[in-house]
Amino acid sequence: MVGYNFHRAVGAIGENFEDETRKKWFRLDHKERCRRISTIVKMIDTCPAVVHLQFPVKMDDGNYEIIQGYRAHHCGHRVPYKGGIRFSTHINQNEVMALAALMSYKCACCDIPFGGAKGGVSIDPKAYSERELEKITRRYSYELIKKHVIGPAIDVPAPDVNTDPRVMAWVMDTYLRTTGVNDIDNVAIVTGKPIILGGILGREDATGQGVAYAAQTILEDEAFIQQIDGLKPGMTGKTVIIQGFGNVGASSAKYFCQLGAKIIGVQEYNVSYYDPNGLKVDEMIEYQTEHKTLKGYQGAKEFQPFHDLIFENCDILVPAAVEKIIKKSNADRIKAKVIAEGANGPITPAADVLLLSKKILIIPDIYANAGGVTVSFFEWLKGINHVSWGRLQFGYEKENTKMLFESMNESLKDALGKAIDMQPSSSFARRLKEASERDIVSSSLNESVREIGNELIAAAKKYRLGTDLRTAAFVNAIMKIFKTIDESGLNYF
Ligand SMILES: NC(=O)C1=CN([C@@H]2O[C@H](COP(=O)(O)OP(=O)(O)OC[C@H]3O[C@@H](n4cnc5c(N)ncnc54)[C@H](O)[C@@H]3O)[C@@H](O)[C@H]2O)C=CC1
Ligand SMILES: O=C(O)CCC(=O)C(=O)O
Repeated sequence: MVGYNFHRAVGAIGENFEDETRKKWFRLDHKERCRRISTIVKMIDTCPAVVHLQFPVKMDDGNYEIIQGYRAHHCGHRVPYKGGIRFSTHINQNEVMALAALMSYKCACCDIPFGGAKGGVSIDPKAYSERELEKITRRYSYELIKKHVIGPAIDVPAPDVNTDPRVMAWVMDTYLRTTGVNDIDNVAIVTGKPIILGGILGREDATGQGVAYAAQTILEDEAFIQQIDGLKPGMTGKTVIIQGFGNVGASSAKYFCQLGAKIIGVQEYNVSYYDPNGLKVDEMIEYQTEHKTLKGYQGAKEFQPFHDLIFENCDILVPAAVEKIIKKSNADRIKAKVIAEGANGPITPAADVLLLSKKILIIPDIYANAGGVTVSFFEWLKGINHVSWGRLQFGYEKENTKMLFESMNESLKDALGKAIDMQPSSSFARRLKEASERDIVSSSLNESVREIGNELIAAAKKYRLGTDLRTAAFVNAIMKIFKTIDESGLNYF
């Protein structure tokens, strides 16, 4: 799937590769330039490193199990590599290689200076006790650490399917207690860790927040949205169905609501809820947190058959569970006008072609769900800077603002001859008083999502891609990686 999308974008770029390099490589003739271009394209297309681990873990009942784990490094044009760790029985070598490639394109598309990685452990976490999960995570991490596969400057894992801040804390602690003992940047070995251990406020919600803001950015572009029949610009009043109510799905739901949309459906692996008047998202999140499942929630009607909810009428469908959910065999049943990909790879290439021909707008994963890695980048910077965002600025900014108001009051008194006591508005005063790292993270994330969204729309226009934002995102990503490799040179030794 990832290879197909890559080659489709390379085809769209076509002669632009030569146009980009003609000036720089004017001494090379056409043949030599083409040789260089095709070498760089091949370098991007390959996944040069993947490790497959097998290690024993003693379970609570005294038996040993041989656990399989993987970690893949895709494009090393920038380091460290970056990508999540998932726990899933579906994980295998090909899957982590594909997901690592997707991470390279995601980071490049969204101007995050990392290469792409992904890892996984082939287990169903529901089948293990907390103690067993900790032992598996620590052993997997230690194997990667001692082989120099992960590290703050090498490759920095984060949460993905079935992993969370608790798992990241175990990975970090394993490093801190072993080879990371002398590494002053040791907390930067993972992102998505608990706040008390150096995590960043806003990472847990970042992917979902990014999905909602990405959809808003695209929907606000009236000229672009005109291409989709029956879709009005803007987010207000849009109806949304979400598949998967985990980290990405639940926080997407929260932010779509904040932006004025209405969540009419939520589909989980064992139950679905539907209410055309809007579901109570906060209540559902509370229920899910308390019961570790949505099943049993009494605040809305169950939808039957539960796995068909994604085919219901809505403006925006958010697949936020696993890959290959929408495929050739079911794509023609989709009635949504827009699909915002919270999950990685939820649409197969054959389904993608079908949906494009039906003028269903797809906001692609490498843009839509990049909020997570964007804020992971902020967390990594916080780790290597050893200071939280705002700690060195907030006090200074507060004093500056106070002085600004005093200065304005003095000037007004001089000009008008009488004292006028100008004060910050109550919302401005509250913002100054309560400013936190979360505000900096949230504003920076929203700004980044807006900027990249506009870049994608511009690329779609430049390369005459119509509404095909996936190819536009891959084109942007490939061109950025291409230029980085070209500038770095091809002859390492
Ligand atoms: N966590 C993150 O920061 C990021 C995650 N992603 C992607 O988003 C997707 C979801 O990841 P997370 O939310 O982190 O995982 P998660 O494990 O927190 O949540 C996944 C949810 O989907 C549900 N689910 C699984 N199979 C399902 C099915 N067939 N139908 C309906 N629901 C199903 C699970 O029960 C669970 O509630 C994955 O594709 C992941 O790679 C992408 C970017 C960042
Ligand atoms: O936050 C990160 O570093 C990576 C998140 C991830 O695995 C993804 O975007 O698919």
